[in-house]
Amino acid sequence: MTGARGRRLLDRVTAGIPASENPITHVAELPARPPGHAPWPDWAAAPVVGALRANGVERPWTHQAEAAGLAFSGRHVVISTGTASGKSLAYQLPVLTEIAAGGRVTALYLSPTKALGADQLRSVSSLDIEGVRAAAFDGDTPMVERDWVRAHANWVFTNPDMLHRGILSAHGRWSGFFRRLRYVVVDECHSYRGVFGSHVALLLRRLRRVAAHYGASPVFVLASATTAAPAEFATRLTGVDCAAVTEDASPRGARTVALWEPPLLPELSGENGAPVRRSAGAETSRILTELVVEGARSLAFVRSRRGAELTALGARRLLSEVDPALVGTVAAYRSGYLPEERRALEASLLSGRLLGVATTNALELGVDIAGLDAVVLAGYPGTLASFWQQAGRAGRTGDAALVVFVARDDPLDTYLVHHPAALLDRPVETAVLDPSNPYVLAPQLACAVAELPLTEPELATFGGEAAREVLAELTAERLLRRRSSGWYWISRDRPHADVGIRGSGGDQVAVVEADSGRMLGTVDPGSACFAVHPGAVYLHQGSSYVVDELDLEQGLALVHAEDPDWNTSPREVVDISVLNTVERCVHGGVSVCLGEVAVTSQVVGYLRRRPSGEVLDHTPLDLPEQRLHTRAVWYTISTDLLGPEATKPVGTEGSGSGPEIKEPMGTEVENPVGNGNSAAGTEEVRQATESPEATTMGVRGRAPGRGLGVAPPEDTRSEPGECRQARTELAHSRRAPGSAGLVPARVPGALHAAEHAAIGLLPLFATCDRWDIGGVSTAWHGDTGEATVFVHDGHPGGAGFADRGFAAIVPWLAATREAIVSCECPTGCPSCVQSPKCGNGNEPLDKAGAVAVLDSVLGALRQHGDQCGHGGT
Ligand SMILES: Nc1ncnc2c1ncn2[C@@H]1O[C@H](COP(=O)(O)OP(=O)(O)OP(=O)(O)O)[C@@H](O)[C@H]1O
Repeated sequence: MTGARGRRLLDRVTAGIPASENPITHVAELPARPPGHAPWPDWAAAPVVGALRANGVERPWTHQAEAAGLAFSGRHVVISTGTASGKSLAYQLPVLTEIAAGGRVTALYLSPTKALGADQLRSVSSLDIEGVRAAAFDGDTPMVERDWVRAHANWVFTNPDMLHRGILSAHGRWSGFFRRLRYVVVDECHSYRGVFGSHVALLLRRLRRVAAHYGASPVFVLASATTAAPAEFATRLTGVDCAAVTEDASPRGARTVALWEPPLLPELSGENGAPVRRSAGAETSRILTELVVEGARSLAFVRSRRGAELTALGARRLLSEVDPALVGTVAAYRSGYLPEERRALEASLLSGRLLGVATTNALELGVDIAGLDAVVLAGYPGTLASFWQQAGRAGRTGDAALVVFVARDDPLDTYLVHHPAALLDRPVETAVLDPSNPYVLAPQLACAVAELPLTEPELATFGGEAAREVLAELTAERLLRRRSSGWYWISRDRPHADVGIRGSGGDQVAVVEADSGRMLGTVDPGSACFAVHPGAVYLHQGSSYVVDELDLEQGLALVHAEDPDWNTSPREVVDISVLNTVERCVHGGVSVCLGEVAVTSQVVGYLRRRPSGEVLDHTPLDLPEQRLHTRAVWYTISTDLLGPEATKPVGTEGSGSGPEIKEPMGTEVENPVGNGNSAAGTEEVRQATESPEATTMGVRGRAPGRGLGVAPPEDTRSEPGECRQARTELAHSRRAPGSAGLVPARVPGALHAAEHAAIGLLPLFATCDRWDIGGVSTAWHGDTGEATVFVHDGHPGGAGFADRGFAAIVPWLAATREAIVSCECPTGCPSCVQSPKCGNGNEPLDKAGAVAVLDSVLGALRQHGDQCGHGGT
């Protein structure tokens, strides 16, 4: 199999773009792989084999047979192979075999998204094996059906949220099910990372405990996208020792992978006059249009819910000009739609009535959509595992296919399209989770004790001494009572309803049309102030609404239908204070620290912008502050290193007034099960400021030897094309060796720019999303007494992201510097140092200064040995 079709499609989407304006920065050809088969295992039940055969599975692939065999023999196992490599069969075969053989056994299937659960249930039900009573038990299951599921289903399909709130909390009603529980399937387990992953890890421990109470000891079968160290990860997630099957023997069509950087638009200028690139969403609309015209079944993955809506809308508009008959073949898909809308879209996709779908990651996981000719990724999805998972939707039938990665206006994306090896040749990262986070452990232990009294020997399951401390606190709060036999729940209220396991904390905010009372969707409480603040433009199914009122206490946002010719982008200010320095490494004039911080943030207003990018006005908002106790990594730089003329700026913090310069944390990540609407982020703002149909492809001029022209560390000022302003100012400063040579006035802008870019690049090292973290920079911080750049976890207690940043400080800051230098804009733009949500309006920002600061910091880190200390503030 050759990649000829992938190439042809790429030629098609780039047709008409002059070679000198080529947006493609790199093309890779991924070769085809032949299948490796194994015979059906002896133990597999004949009706199951017959049904699978009838469904087109003539023989298992070797990895399927191996994983299924381990599970059937009672070994906990994780199968970690590529997209569409038939991971489902690895657990279907043992589960269905045991049920079909007449054993009175039950199985529980857990998926991170309802869409995936529905798809897997359909797949099992379609096999129609006698004795198998498979049923969903999730938020969409009607009340009248729930009793039946509890009493009769022997394979229950659910998600962690429902397991937490609806099953474990009422385990007595499930006693028959638990007594016979033989298998627990954890699908797409790599998605359980960060705070959510930590919650799920403890949830699975609670599940094992409840099962043991009823005398069951289920076998865990986990399915994962390709990840590093899957056995270790699965073991950490479940708390039981797991074997791993990783050799993928499924056939794979050849794929052409193209990296695409949208051009700068000379005719437009953005915030503070910065150059503007065509948005990844607008570019994706164009590419999707070309693919649909070619008859190629295509998926476009867009980071935000709103971005998915706008991308589909853009493609439909373009198609209406080219071939109106095709308009109806393009749609958007995301969670947050009502269940019946989602089911209808899934069915259209499966039937092929839809050709092009712009989706959030709601369609990333598992949904078995075969025969895709192309996948377009509008922006890096945050992890390599997700990148390959999404890219793997292309070519799954064995045909050659096209994958296009379109960079967003973001430093990480800029870095990746210019460093293809970081995207295409790196091993997939291991998911980070920390079940000992006290903010996760406390609510989880409360639930565990409320489910069943906790005994001393069970402490080890929940982290030993860390659990003992948390239990002591819960006891002091009079929620628990300590007796000689263990800990008992004494409060009359059960804790489950108040425990949000997705890190969002609290209940979803309902978005309701005031006139009709119709519920349009829901918004994550953490992003409500961003997404549905008063005056915000809110999109649903392509229709536009404006928010009239946000009532956080009631969990209600009232909107009315309106399609204004502007969009809104919220702004937030952040304050940070150091509570405890856990680690401190001194490298000459640079200290790198890890510790606990208190972060206070507040959405203070929003910008209204016209589609041209013109800013209409800034409207102040009076929304409550949000407080966060979390972990941060920070570095300080001595005055000497910043520049001989740089002194402590008296009374200057950040930009000089009010709260410090920061990158606020938001939660734009799609909440896969929840119905939250993501916050308006870069993509949404950029898409709103450029109507896709107004753009033309390929207007970029790629100058040879592109880049800011800020020289590499060895020689900061001799490179041709260097930023002139920077050169002039640097030339005037008396610069000590290794110092950034910045005059004091430039320090806040340089730190601010370095902070924005560092936040953009941390996801490359910490398996997090840009929106999972925030930052603050200041020319002088009261707690450190020096110029400081903070990057903090966005979740209470932290999810391990700051810790990863601390551990990877040199490669992280080196990549940050590279990303800034790779961007060809002269003085800073969203692709390098501007932040989409900067509450200080992206001012001041000094791109050349950021490179100078990073050079100094990296120079110090490399030159001086570590001197690390622990504890103390
Ligand atoms: N041994 C096999 N021979 C032929 N086709 C198979 C085989 N095993 C699975 N398939 C088919 O491959 C497709 C993908 O299978 P499945 O959805 O289980 O993969 P997956 O690895 O779980 O996918 P994802 O990466 O989306 O989670 C399905 O249509 C399935 O019927």
